[in-house]
Amino acid sequence: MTHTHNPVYCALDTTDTAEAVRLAKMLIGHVGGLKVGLEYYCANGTDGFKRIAETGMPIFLDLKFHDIPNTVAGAIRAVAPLGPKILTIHTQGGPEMMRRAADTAAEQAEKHGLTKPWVVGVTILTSLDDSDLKAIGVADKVADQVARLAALGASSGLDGMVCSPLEIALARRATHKDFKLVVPGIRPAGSAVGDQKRVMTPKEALTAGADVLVIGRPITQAKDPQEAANLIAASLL
Ligand SMILES: O=C(O)c1cc(=O)[nH]c(=O)n1[C@@H]1O[C@H](COP(=O)(O)O)[C@@H](O)[C@H]1O
Repeated sequence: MTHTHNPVYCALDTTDTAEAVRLAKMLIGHVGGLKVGLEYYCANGTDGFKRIAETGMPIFLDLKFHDIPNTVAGAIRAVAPLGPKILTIHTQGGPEMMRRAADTAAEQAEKHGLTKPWVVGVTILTSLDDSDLKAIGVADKVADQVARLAALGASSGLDGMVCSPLEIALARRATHKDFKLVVPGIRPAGSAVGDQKRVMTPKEALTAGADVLVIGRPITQAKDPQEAANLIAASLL
């Protein structure tokens, strides 16, 4: 399976550059892309990003920007030249912030001769439940708030959103057929769930309508990460 058709992005959640580069090289051609998040990026910055990008794999830069529109636009200008395939922002930053983020990503891609990254929105983090929303003054249930923020993201120019496997159907209903659904909380049958609460297998999530499957530990902590990635890819056929 070539990586252009493999929907799996492996999350490299470590601060250790050598370990991330070792895993990234090992996974070339076995996953569709790699995810670099706050942990790796805060420790290693743009040079660390470039070390991973040298693999030639598409990269999901998951920094979940959440600030005023001008600052988020500035952050996107700063990372756009790195050429990530996917960028994340928080939908709770509101419509103007999302619009500026989408417009800035498009402008910068054109300026640098790069493919425009997908700007995808985080709605309600999977670590929050209804009682957490109540604590921050949101009376609605998680599902209603996810649907509201998803629709707002789609109407504010985002390319897609991050959602849990159990939110795929709801997210699709609230948006449109081309909205990219980037889905963590994926566990191959028989692998440890760890701290993820609501999980599906890769095949179930793909069938439900996920566009990208974000998978970390089931690959990175496997005895043989390459074999684990191959088994996941095979399970999707
Ligand atoms: O934005 C994310 O990628 C994300 C959002 C979310 O709500 N839940 C979630 O687990 N993630 C990320 O998805 C990855 C899942 O990793 P594993 O649980 O090891 O497969 C981690 O990098 C998480 O930070």
